[in-house]
Amino acid sequence: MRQLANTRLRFITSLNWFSEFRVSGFASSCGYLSTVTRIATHARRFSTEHAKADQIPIERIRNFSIIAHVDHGKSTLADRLLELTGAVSKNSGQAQILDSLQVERERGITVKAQTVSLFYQYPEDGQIYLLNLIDTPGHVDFANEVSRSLAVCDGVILLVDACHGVQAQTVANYHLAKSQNLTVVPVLNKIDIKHANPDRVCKELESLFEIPTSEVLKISAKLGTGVPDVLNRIISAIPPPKVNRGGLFRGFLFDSWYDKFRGALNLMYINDGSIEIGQDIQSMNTGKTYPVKSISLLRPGEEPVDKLNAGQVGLIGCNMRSSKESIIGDTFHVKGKPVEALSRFKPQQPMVYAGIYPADQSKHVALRSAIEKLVLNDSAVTVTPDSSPALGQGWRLGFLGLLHMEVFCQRLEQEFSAEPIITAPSVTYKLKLCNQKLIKQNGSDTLYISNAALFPEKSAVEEYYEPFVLGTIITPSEYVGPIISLCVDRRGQQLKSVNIDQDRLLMKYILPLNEIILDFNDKLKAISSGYASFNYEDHGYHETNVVRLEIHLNGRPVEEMCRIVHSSKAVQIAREMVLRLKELIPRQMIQVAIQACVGSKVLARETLKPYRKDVTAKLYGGDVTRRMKLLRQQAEGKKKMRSIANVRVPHETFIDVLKR
Ligand SMILES: Nc1nc2c(ncn2[C@@H]2O[C@H](COP(=O)(O)OP(=O)(O)OP(=O)(O)O)[C@@H](O)[C@H]2O)c(=O)[nH]1
Repeated sequence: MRQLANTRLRFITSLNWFSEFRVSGFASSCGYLSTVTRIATHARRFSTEHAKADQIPIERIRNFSIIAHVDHGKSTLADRLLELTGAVSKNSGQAQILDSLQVERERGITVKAQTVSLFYQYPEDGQIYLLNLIDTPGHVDFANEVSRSLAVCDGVILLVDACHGVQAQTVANYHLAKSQNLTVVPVLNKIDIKHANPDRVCKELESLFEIPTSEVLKISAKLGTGVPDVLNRIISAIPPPKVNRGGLFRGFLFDSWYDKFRGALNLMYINDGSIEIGQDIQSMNTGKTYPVKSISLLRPGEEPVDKLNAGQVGLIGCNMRSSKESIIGDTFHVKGKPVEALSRFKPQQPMVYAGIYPADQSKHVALRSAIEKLVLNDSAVTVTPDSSPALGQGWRLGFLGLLHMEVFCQRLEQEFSAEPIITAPSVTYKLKLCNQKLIKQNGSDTLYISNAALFPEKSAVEEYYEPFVLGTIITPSEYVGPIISLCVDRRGQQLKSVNIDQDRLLMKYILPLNEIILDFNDKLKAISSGYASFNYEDHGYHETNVVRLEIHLNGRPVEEMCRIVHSSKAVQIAREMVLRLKELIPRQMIQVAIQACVGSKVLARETLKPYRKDVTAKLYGGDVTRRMKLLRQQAEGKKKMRSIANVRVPHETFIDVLKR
């Protein structure tokens, strides 16, 4: 280590580039880290001007991502890489710099992949390398961000927490990277923690992924220990991009966001040729042409450059006014010089759907514009118009999971000051129809439906199918019993259970998506004291037996509250729903009968008692028949009122009742 540090020191001194030399108190606590500070100080001097990014040959470019399970330290490692290469100052005082969204800072998670271009002088050959780093989210709900990022990478850093070891998302991400033929650099993080067990985790990596222990780097992203070795390994192990600088310009759009002055800004990977300010580029998806007004590298703030060459990643501003024109996965070429479209990325299909409505219909246009702009930055969300008698005009949005939905809604509120009402999420069912009229209307005998209100009658359907997922659970063996019970309760079917070391197990389950979207992960964490991890992937449609559970208030069906449920759970859910509604609906002047029905059969019923005026209060004495007469008159009046009055149901009730 000391030798490596000395080599670096010699090299830097010979360049005579570090006149300023500061050692922070933090860094001076470790002699090795002071070297790191010197490298950072020196590297800060590489502005884009010095480095002349477009003159860096392809062999000296590396495009890579950091992938890991939630909280294994991706963003912290990214911070250290940014500091070491001088992209940010060591004393910036900000942690997880690339987690710039308010929602990311509040929740402490990454939800959006962020790109940054770094310049690094490789000690082995003294040359300056351009490293394009993409920090990705860890949670399964943002897997679309990971696959979008991997589309422009040639390698990944697989980061594993040395205390918690391999987790479900580590397994999923490793296989995703391998399926795209990316080079994997295995790195163990958090070795500074007392109970870290790097040897055990190395064995796990060997038994699960056949990664030799000798290849695994051990670091502490928090303290910076071992991080320079990561930079050097990126250069030595990950291959340069396979691109063609001599060809016609071909750019791959892999991220975009909206700027109110410049319109949609497009983050592009230059696959072939080059692009300069002033040229006209054309979208292969829309056919529209745009003049290139600005080009910047992200470091992580925008740094303007005049040109981008194949292998580079940069932000292109081209007066794209409508956010709808910026389509993730689109290929751009120079106007009049068409090329073959790139198919580097297949967007993920949404797993759960929910209705979004403006709290006040006068805000409909503002909410629509906010959704359009946010979808530009979160391409995994799908939007279709929808309407509801109680909630008015709105949209049905598709998300990759519940956390994805929550984050999207939080971003709507924080970034666009919108206050939408969100209905409870549901999955998409597949129905095989047998009613000729419906088949004709639908144009096929297969109907995909996510809105319970539109679910056809039982007599019109021959077979029902629901989406299933293949779930991977990694847990310490002491929690296996409760986890199996949870999976059985959620209609899960075990496929496999293997020991990954002495005291940890990997289990594979096939589970109905409907049973896991709401609270499966929370329950799993609760019963395993936070130690079990869960990840899932699509497992297609399986035949099922579902029914439409309707809620009736005083005999009238309430469309917004109906749900599609598995027939084995209909009675239990019916009971829970009516009890919850009894608590949620405020008492009214009339009695309210709350019923949960499947077809004409009432599965559960509760009665909400009315407010009762004491009509006998004014009686002083008098005989009992007079008292009875007044009560009878009151009962008559209430009966009449019940048949004409509407039951008032607050907006929140529609959502609260559907939560478990
Ligand atoms: N002790 C110690 N803590 C670390 C280290 N690296 C990261 N952490 C801490 O681990 C927590 C999670 O770190 P992040 O960098 O946000 O993890 P992440 O993988 O980016 O998280 P997501 O983006 O939500 O998946 C933070 O509290 C960090 O301070 C390390 O090397 N040592």
